[in-house]
Amino acid sequence: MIFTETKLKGAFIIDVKRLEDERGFFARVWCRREYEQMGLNAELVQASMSYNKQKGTLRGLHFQMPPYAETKIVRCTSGMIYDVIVDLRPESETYLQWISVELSGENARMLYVPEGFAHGFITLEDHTSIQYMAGQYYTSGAETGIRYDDPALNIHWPVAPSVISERDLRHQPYHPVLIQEKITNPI
Ligand SMILES: Cc1cn([C@H]2C[C@H](O)[C@@H](COP(=O)(O)OP(=O)(O)O[C@H]3O[C@@H](C)C(=O)[C@@H](O)[C@H]3O)O2)c(=O)[nH]c1=O
Repeated sequence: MIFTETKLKGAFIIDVKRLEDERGFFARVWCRREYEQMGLNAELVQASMSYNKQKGTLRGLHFQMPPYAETKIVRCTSGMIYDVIVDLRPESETYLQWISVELSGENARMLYVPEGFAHGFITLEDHTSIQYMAGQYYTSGAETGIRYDDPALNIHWPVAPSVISERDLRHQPYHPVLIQEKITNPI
């Protein structure tokens, strides 16, 4: 695998090495040893997927609060997404900055999201499937989110969202004090 650090320190784009032949190609998508050599969290405990019927489906921006903060590795297995992460680490030089990466079944690209980030995506095609690996168990009471259209973050979504959950619409814009209160009393 080829690891490229993004401008948000600790967040990596991971490309596969394709071993091509007449059938197509073979590629590794996870290796504990390579992750350890890169200094990344190799203690993954859950894998999940989501399937999205329509282009313009937006999920996010989500994260779990400490002590349940999670590393995520995101991969699109079919279709295409515009994947976004936001740096919520107050001590970081890129605090509150965001990046986007296009992940698709075609490019087989992955995004490694360290703890301390919010994550979301919008689908760019119908019938898009995502697979995640996570470094922490899903803990519903610790999961929270930020509005995808928070003016302070000013995320540029390339298509208008057409499908979004009620829960995601209820998220508030980012407010460090409110988040801190939740962290103090996570569940
Ligand atoms: C995320 C998750 C949800 N659920 C349940 C809760 C709910 O009944 C149903 C759907 O949950 P949600 O609406 O939160 O699903 P979704 O909006 O797809 O949530 C996901 O969004 C992306 C952006 C992420 O980064 C993921 O980590 C996750 O938060 O599945 C689990 O049982 N385990 C899980 O790990």
